[in-house]
Amino acid sequence: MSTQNSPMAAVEFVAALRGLSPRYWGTHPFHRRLHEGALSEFELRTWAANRWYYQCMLPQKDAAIIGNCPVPQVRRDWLPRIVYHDGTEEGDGGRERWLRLCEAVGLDRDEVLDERHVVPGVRFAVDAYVTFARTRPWVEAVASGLTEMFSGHLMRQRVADMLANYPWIRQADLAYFTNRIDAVAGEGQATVDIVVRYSDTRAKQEAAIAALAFKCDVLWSMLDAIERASVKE
Ligand SMILES: O=C(O)c1cc(C(=O)O)c2c(n1)C(=O)C(=O)c1cc(C(=O)O)[nH]c1-2
Repeated sequence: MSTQNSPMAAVEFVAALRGLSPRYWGTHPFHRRLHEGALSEFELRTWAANRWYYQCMLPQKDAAIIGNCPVPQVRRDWLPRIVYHDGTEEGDGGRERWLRLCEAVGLDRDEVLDERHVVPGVRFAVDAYVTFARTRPWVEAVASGLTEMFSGHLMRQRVADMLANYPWIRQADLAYFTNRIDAVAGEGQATVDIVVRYSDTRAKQEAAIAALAFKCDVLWSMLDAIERASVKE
């Protein structure tokens, strides 16, 4: 007999996760302006230098998930994410591709690396995401990464829109996104499968949905802070 406390069927659970898409940062006014080509060069630089902090902290977030997870297969599957961002050697990986984008919008490497442009709101939001992964059950931390379900479409659109609207940005400068689109296509379903499999009670399913809502708020808050910081004067 089904009661309110019995687990949702997998399709219902996945639909509830996907149902959070309106809270995703794709519709944030700053992203809309980025895509429309309405950002000034200063705003673009503020965006790139601040998002650097997110890119930087992702490997530590993923390491926290591995550190908290007792399932060898999940740890094995999760490990490549760290290498994806950090690369196999200096000058390789997602970090490097993000730095290339920063340079394309007019930032020096040094001013990105020393985080001088990172504003408090972005630091707080990103740190909250890492702390979440360190302190919550590992399945919730994995679920919080499910914004990936929504990101493939957005990043594809971003590449097309940035090439069309910012003539000085070339295809090669956007390697971060073109590369990431392929990675997300592969990782997306695998992550959903892990969350469905290990959220095996109603309470865990609800916690996973709340984790994804939290992550949407992290991303949204980042853009709020970036938007605020890029208003000159
Ligand atoms: O450009 C984007 O819109 C976007 C969104 C997201 C996301 O939805 O969290 C990620 C990324 N990019 C990304 O590049 C990335 O490596 C990434 C890792 C994660 C995560 O939570 O582990 N999200 C995202």
